[in-house]
Amino acid sequence: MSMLNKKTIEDIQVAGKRVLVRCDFNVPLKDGVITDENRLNGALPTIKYLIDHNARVILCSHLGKPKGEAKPELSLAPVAKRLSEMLGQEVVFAADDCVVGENAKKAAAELKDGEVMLLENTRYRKEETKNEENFSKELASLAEIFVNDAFGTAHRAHCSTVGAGQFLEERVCGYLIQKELKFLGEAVETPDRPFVAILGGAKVSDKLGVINNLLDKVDTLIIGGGMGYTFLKAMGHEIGNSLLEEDKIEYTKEMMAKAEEKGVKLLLPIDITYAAQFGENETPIISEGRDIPSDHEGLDIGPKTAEMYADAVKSAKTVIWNGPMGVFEFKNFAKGTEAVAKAMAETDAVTIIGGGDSAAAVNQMGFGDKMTHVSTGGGASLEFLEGKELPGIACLDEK
Ligand SMILES: Nc1ncnc2c1ncn2[C@@H]1O[C@H](COP(=O)(O)OP(=O)(O)OP(=O)(O)O)[C@@H](O)[C@H]1O
Ligand SMILES: O=C(O)[C@H](O)COP(=O)(O)O
Repeated sequence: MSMLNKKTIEDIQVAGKRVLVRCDFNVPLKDGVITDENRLNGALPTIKYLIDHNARVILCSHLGKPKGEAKPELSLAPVAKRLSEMLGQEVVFAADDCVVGENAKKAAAELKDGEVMLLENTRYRKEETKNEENFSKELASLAEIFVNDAFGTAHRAHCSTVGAGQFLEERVCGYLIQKELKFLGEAVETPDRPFVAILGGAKVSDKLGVINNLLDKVDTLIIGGGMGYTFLKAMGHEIGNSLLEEDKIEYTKEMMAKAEEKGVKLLLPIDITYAAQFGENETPIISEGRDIPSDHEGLDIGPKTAEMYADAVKSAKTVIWNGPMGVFEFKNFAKGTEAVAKAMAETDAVTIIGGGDSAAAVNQMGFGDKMTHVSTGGGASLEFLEGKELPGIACLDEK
């Protein structure tokens, strides 16, 4: 999907205008502290542009899944505080449980050129995720222009991502959405080759469309993580108690056939790090080949596989990665994920992390700034890699 035809903040006049900016501030919080700032950093260029161009900036976002209720632990207050520090100017927080209440209306009315405010969690309202008109109109009533810069939420057609814009004068995208589409889009559509994609994570069923779509584009497709065992089972291997999606065995066979037909190299684990059961302190055991004992569970790729995958990364010109190679949350089973992350950090190739858990893993390991691009979108980047249209982008004005 190309998006170069969509209007951006640079295509419109924003001075003196009230601009409703949808960001993705759905950040991980621990005891009220933001533990990964990738999404905040990603939002800054658009906010700064609007400040510098004298717009009156009204930010909004969801956080977690409060399911239509005001849940204090999912308040955006910590985001307002941290953003104020990052911007070096106050971000006024409108603490309304109904999101567009007296505080929000008053703050929006009082905003001066170059000032910024943030609304409360849009999912405090049950209408938000149903894209209901009444809440879209309430949001729209605060502003004149809609800017979507929430790449991570662009796969959701909600009031704050799609609905509100329909009641405003103009709908444009910000810099983060442009940047995400540039990196993800170029990687998929015009990659320097060899182009290698690495997929992992828990389930094949989450990535059916991605596997299928990427097989039309890549030179090598690497599979690891929990989803790998369904492929190994389909090949007739013993996978013990490892994650298995019985009803996806046929699909993995079709995908193996498709890879063969397209001349795509499909790499699957050649050894496995397994344990007696799922657990942080289990002793890791390494298999000889692709089979493990029937009463054990695979929790990571083995060292030979890690080396083979790292070599594939080293010989690539473009690498895109989504989903960990094992249960990376457990130290004993994080080696496969670390090996892939390290190989990607060390290569000169274009390296793209497709959000979600792999982005968290890469940032935790301190490799984030060694990658060409770490996407701020988990589900959104997956849907993009599936070749789907993202509603939060489709709804914006054409140039
Ligand atoms: N062999 C395995 N056995 C069990 N769980 C595994 C295995 N390998 C990976 N996982 C788990 O898969 C989870 C990540 O899977 P998921 O599909 O959510 O990845 P993702 O696509 O990167 O994340 P997101 O959905 O947030 O974008 C991790 O919590 C990891 O522990
Ligand atoms: O974290 C994400 O992937 C986005 O913010 C979307 O969140 P959601 O899956 O709760 O809609």
